[in-house]
Amino acid sequence: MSASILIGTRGSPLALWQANHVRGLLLEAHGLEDGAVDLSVITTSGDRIQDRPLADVGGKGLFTKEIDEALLAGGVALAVHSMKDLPTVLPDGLCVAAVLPRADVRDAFLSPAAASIMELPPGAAVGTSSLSAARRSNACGPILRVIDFRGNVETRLRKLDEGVADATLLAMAGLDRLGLSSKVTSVLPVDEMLPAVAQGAIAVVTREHDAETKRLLAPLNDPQTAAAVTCERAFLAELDGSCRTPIAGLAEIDGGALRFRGLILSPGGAEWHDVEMTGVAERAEELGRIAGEDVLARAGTNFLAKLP
Ligand SMILES: NCc1[nH]cc(CCC(=O)O)c1CC(=O)O
Repeated sequence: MSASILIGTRGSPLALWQANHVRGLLLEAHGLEDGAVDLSVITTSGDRIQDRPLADVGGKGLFTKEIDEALLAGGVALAVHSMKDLPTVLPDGLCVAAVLPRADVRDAFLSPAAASIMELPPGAAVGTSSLSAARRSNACGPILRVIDFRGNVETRLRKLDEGVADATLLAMAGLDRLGLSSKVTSVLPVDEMLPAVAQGAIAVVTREHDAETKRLLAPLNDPQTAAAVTCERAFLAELDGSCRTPIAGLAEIDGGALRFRGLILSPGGAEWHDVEMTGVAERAEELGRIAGEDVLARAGTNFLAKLP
């Protein structure tokens, strides 16, 4: 019997759901037996560092570091990540081999105190681990107090129950996957809150030269989602893309047509620049880059430099 194919994943319930989902898709696509694909749970630096705001300790790459190392060392054949959490540039030797069909891209508002962001009293505390989400919400609500809210989806829901914050914002995709959508107070339409880049998309990463794993993953790739997130990530990369930057972007594809909307906010949410572009899906990356350049030209390089 040959050794099973190993999927590297973080140990959070959402990460495990996503890795198991990919495991099931692989078994099904290739008619494999149950034991042919297994999970290898890997603790990352991001999981270990719990006491400081993430932006202070190095950002997105911290949640992939040890998994990237396991991939490069050949300890696992593939890794499954929320694409939203993936840095725009992967370490040398790694590539995204498949992007799964996108789930709900919207954010959800959860609060025992108000029915919507607009109804929160001024000064209400919104708990979020992502500066980006909190600042974007300023565009459509009162000036809110943002408190750092680390931990996985369940931890954040518990903190909300304990009254640590008056409200929180979470991606619908994660809540749906975890069977927690009944906790949602209201769903925010994308024109009220543009989602984070690549929200709702799951990426499967492998070694660039691992032709066999790439062949196994090919049927899992959804070309439309891949084109959409390519556009969004090109926009993010143009604007720096660190997790400190309040940036949102959404590409929607209809047939061969692509519509992209992007947004960048100043830390207080007082200054913002948005962009909308349409084009063809084949030129997704170029469109995202041009949209990024356009916003940058209007915002000025000072704008990014002023960010915390
Ligand atoms: N940063 C954590 C994270 N990464 C991906 C998701 C949700 C799933 C997705 O967007 O695909 C979440 C939780 C959240 O933001 O609510």
